[in-house]
Amino acid sequence: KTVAIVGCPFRGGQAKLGVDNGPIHLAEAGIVGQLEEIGWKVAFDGHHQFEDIHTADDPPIGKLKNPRLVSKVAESVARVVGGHAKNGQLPVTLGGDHSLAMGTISGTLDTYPDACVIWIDAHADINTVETTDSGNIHGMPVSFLLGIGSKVPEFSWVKAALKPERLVYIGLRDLDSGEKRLLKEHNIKAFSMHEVDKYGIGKVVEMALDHVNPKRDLPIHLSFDIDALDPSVAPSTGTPVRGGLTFREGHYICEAIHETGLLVALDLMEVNPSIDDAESVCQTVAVGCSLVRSALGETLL
Ligand SMILES: N/C(=N\O)NCCC[NH3+]
Ligand SMILES: [Mn+2]
Ligand SMILES: [Mn+2]
Ligand SMILES: [Mn+2]
Repeated sequence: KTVAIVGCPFRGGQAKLGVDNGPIHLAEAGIVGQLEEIGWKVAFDGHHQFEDIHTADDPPIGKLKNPRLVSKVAESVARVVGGHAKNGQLPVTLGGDHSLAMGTISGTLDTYPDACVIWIDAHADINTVETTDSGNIHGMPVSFLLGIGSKVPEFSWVKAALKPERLVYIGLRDLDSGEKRLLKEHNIKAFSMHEVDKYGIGKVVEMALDHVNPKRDLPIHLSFDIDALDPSVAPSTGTPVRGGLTFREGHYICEAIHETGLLVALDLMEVNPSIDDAESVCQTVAVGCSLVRSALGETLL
């Protein structure tokens, strides 16, 4: 089977410079060769060039920042990821900020309408137009995918194709109050770091799969925000939050999902190589590549 690497140099969903250079750093760390090493054919047609819409033409809509740019880029990512999935390839999207997941998951659901989404993140990224404080759209992709919150015409291309019962979170530890309310209101299953501590990662992954994929017969889209890991493990990211997943917990999730044989798409998001020193960047990029390898079948034995 072929992996299609989708490099998405994009930072419009948030304010920090640098996260758009995540893909190039992951590519230069050798992810393509590493995947070939473990037996994959790898298609990498270069990093997608997203022409920048000048801010002058993209004033905020309410609080939403860079709305037209974010929407346009996510829509093109949906086409790219959907195209690879339709061709029977496994798209691996390298971000770039997590607003891109509006596109990647839309693309996956276009080909695999019954896919479930496993969202690994310190954050829920489920803010609506009403609940967002910052207007940074990387904190909102899940609300668009679920079709909750008031509609924004510029995002009308996003089909509300994700059902709440097909979504599960692991790693949460930094939610806005509005997000906590929305998770409850929509009965969305979430395993925070409290549950990871309480049950251990093995049981948490099993419970997460039991919830969204009880018969282990549904395709899986794994959307991994590198900030789910503890900042000591992955420091170069825009919104680090203490008390995250260990190196092994992060890898266990990826290994266990590979073991299901159901993975159809992967996102590795929010690696920001501008954040701080070279050693932190090198460590974070290496962890990112390692997680991708684990999700695609690299085993310890
Ligand atoms: N990294 C982020 N999401 O995953 N930042 C946005 C969260 C703020 N509520
Ligand atoms: Mn491509
Ligand atoms: Mn995120
Ligand atoms: Mn996050």
